[in-house]
Amino acid sequence: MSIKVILTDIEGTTSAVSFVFDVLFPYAARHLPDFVRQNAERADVAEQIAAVRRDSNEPQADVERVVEILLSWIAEDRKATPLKALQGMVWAQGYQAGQLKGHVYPDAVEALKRWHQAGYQLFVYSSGSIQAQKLIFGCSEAGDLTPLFSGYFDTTSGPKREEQSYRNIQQAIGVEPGEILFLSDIVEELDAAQAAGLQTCGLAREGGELGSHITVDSFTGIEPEAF
Ligand SMILES: CSCCC(=O)C(=O)COP(=O)(O)O
Ligand SMILES: [Mg+2]
Repeated sequence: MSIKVILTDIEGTTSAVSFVFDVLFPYAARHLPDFVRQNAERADVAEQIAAVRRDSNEPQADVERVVEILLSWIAEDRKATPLKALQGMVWAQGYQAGQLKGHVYPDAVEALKRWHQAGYQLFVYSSGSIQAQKLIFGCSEAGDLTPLFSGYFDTTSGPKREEQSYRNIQQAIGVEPGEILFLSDIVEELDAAQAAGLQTCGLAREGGELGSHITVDSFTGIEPEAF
């Protein structure tokens, strides 16, 4: 069975972990408190505040307590869907103001363009919200890369370390599991994708192996036709 679709993670795969941890997360921690306070009545923000109250089992939490919970989730890198949705809204302001530019490794830019040109369908699966995914690729240092992608998946398809999430994504894309090549820097994500029948390739940018998965140190080493 040959590969038709390439599904890629972002942090540590197309983009530097340091960009997410040293630029995006601190930006969100700085701006999210006032953003939540000032927009608490806005429908999309209110929906996420309600989800924070639900997920934290604190139905009575006032806005200040919700902010406190969100900051603690940022500090522990919790992949909570409402946090990710709110981070995306805050980052949107940063990208629009020109304070943020998405980092995408040059080897990833080159390979994504080449694969798109060759007819592979490209999709993203990240814990970052779909809005955040479109921003990092749409406002990247290499320009607008969103025309390369056919679609985006986030934690609303399920957690990245669970097999069922990959089944959900495969069904949404509508090809056979073995026709999808999943790229990630996290072995538990690769294991979950493989258990769902996807092909896998690990990205270890500092070198090394990711379990028993074929592992490369840049996109230059990935040949979809070899899977
Ligand atoms: C979409 S950029 C922000 C990434 C993010 O918030 C995150 O948690 C990274 O998750 P990933 O699944 O890309 O490792
Ligand atoms: Mg990653």
